[in-house]
Amino acid sequence: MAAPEELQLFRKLGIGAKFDTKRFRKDAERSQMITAQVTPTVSKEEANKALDFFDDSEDSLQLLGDIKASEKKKKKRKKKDMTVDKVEQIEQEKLSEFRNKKRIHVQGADIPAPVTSFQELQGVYGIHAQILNNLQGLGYDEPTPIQMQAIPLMLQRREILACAPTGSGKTAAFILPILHHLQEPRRQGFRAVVVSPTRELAKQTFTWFQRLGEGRGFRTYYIEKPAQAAKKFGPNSAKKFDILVTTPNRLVFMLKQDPPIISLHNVEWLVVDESDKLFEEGKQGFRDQLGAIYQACDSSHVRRAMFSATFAYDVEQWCKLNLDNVVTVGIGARNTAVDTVEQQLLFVGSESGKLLAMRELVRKGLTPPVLIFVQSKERAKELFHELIYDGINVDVIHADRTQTQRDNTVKCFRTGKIWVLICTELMGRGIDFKGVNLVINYDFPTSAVSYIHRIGRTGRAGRPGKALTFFTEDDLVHLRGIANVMREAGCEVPEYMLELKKANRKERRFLEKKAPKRKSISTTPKMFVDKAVRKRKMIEKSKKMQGKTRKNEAVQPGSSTANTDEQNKVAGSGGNRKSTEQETGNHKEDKPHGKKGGTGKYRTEKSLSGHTNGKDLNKRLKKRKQANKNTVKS
Ligand SMILES: Nc1ncnc2c1ncn2[C@@H]1O[C@H](COP(=O)(O)OP(=O)(O)OP(=O)(O)O)[C@@H](O)[C@H]1O
Repeated sequence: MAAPEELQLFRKLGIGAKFDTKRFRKDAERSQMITAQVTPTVSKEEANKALDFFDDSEDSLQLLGDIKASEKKKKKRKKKDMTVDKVEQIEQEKLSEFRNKKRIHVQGADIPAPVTSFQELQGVYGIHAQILNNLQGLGYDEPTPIQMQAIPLMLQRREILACAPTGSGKTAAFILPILHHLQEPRRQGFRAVVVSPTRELAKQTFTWFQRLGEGRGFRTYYIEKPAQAAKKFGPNSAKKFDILVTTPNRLVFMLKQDPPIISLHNVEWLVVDESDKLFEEGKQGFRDQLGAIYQACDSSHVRRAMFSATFAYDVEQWCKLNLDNVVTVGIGARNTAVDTVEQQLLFVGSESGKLLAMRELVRKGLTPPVLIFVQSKERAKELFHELIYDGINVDVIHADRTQTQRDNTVKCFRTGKIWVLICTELMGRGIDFKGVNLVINYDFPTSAVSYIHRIGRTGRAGRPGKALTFFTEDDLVHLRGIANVMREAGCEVPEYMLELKKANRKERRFLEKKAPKRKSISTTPKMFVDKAVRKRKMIEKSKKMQGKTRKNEAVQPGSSTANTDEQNKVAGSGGNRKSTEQETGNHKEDKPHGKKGGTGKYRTEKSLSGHTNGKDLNKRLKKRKQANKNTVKS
C-alpha cells in the first residue's frame, strides 16, 4: 500500500486526468479519486469534505498550470451551489416529514416553517412575553397543528384560508397574530375585526381576546345592541377601541346608517370565522353582508383570514381570486369528524320512538353535560316541555329566547347548573363547552357538514366524547352521508348504509335547506297547547300596553311584570316571531329584550328549582294529569 504522502501527490497530479476505470479502478479507488462519483447521495458533511479536497487541489493547479483557473472556479461554485441546494432539500424534506406527522397540508408559495413550541414564537417573531404568559396560564403547553402553521403565516402577514377539525384551537390561531400585530392600544379605531355567524360564538371569541390579551391593554368591543353601540361610538369614542367582534348583520346595520356609525377604514386584519357558513347565500347565509364588510375594510394594507372546521369549494375559489398570494392550510382529511368522538346511530322507528329512546337513556342514567340537537325552535320548545316534566335538569336555547336568557342559559350550562341543554343549529358551530360528555342528535342533521359541527361540541381539544344520532325512515336520504363521516372517523357502520342511493349535488343542496316535516314531539293535546298560546299572546299584548303606560309614566323597565311575562313567553310552546335560527339582523329584537333585565335569570332559576323543588314539580305533574283527564272526557 502506498504511503499517504504518495497518495496525496498522486491525487494532485492526477487531477483533470481521465482514468480508464476498468484498468486502473483499483488505483483510482485507493487514491480516492472516483469515490465521489460513485456515491449516489452525499450528506452535508460529506459534501463539505469534498469541497475541502478541491480547495487543497487549487494550489496544485497553479503549480501544475494544466487547467485554467476560471474553469476551476466555475466548478468550485457549482459544487458549492449543489451543497447549498442539498442542504435546502434536506431541510424541506424534514419540514414535509414534520407536516405529514402533524397532518398539516399547505398549498401556496413561500410558506414559513411551522413552529413547534410557543417559545419559538418569541425567539423568531418577537411575540410579547405577556401573551406567552397568558397562554401558559390557560394551560396551552404546546401549539396544536393549526396553530403551528397558521400563526407563523399570519405573523408574516399572509392571507390564509384555514380548515382544521372542530375543537382544534383555531380561535387562538387567529387571536395571537392579531394581538402581536396590533402591538399596543392606539386611538385609531378598530384595527381588527372578527366576524362570527352567531352571537354566542361572537361573545365567546370576545372572551378569548380578553383572556389571551390580558395585561396588554387592548380594548375589544362586541356589538350586542347596535343602537347602544351607536351611542357609544359617537364620532370620536369608537377610536378608543382596537378590536371588534361581531355577527355580520349587526355590523352591516351600523355600516349602512347614514352617515355610517362605525368606521372600518383602519382595519388591518379581517377574520371570518366559520367562513363556509358565512359564505352561504340566501336566508340562512351571510354572503351579502360579508361583501359589505369586505368592502368597508378598505385600507390598502388590510389582510384577511378565513377559518372553519369544514371546507367549501366556493370559499376556496373566492379566496384564490380575491386574496393576495393566499395560502391554504388544512389539518387532516377534509370534512371529517374528530376521532376522539365515539359515534353511534340508533334507529328509533318513529317520532314517538325518539321520545321513548330519550326516556330510556334518562332511565339508564345520562352522564352530564349533555347537548341535544333538534331541527327547529318549535321542536326545541316541545322537547323542553316533555323533559322538564321528567324531572331532568334541562334548559333550552333557540332564537326566540331573549339575548339575556340565551346568555344565562349558556352560563348555567358552562357552570354545570344545567345538565342537559336542548338547542337548535344555533349552537352547532364554534361553541366551546368544556367537557360535553354526550351530543344527542334527536333530529337527524340535514347535511354531513352540520353533523360534523354538531358532534364537534364534544371530543374537543383531544378529550373523549360520545355522539348518538336517532334516525327514522324519514332520514334515510341523509343517512349515507353521515355513515360515511362515521366510517372515516373509524366508527362501525352497517354496510347497507354505505350502499344507499347517493344524492347528487343539487339534491343535497335542496335537502340541506329543508329538514323533513316531522310529527310534533309534544304529548300534550293540541287544544291545551293552543290555549297556552292564546294565553301567552294575551299576556304579551297586555305587557305591551303596560310598557306604553310605563313609558308615559317614565318608569324604568325591567320590573317584576316583565319577568312574569318573559317566563310565560318561554313556557309557551308556539312562537309567532319570524326570526331564523341564525342571527337574524332583526334589530327590533335587541330593543325590547335588552330592557328585560334579569328575566333570563329568573327563568333559569325557575327551571332549576323545578328539579330541586319536588313540590313545584308535583304541582305541575298534577296539572298535566288533570289536563290529560279532561281531554279523555271531552
Ligand atoms: N394549544 C392548546 N393547548 C391546549 N388547549 C388548547 C390549545 N389551543 C386551544 N385549546 C383549547 O381547545 C378548545 C377548543 O378550541 P377552539 O374553540 O379554538 O376550537 P376550534 O378549532 O375553533 O373549534 P370549532 O371548529 O368547533 O369552532 C378550547 O377550550 C381551547 O381553550
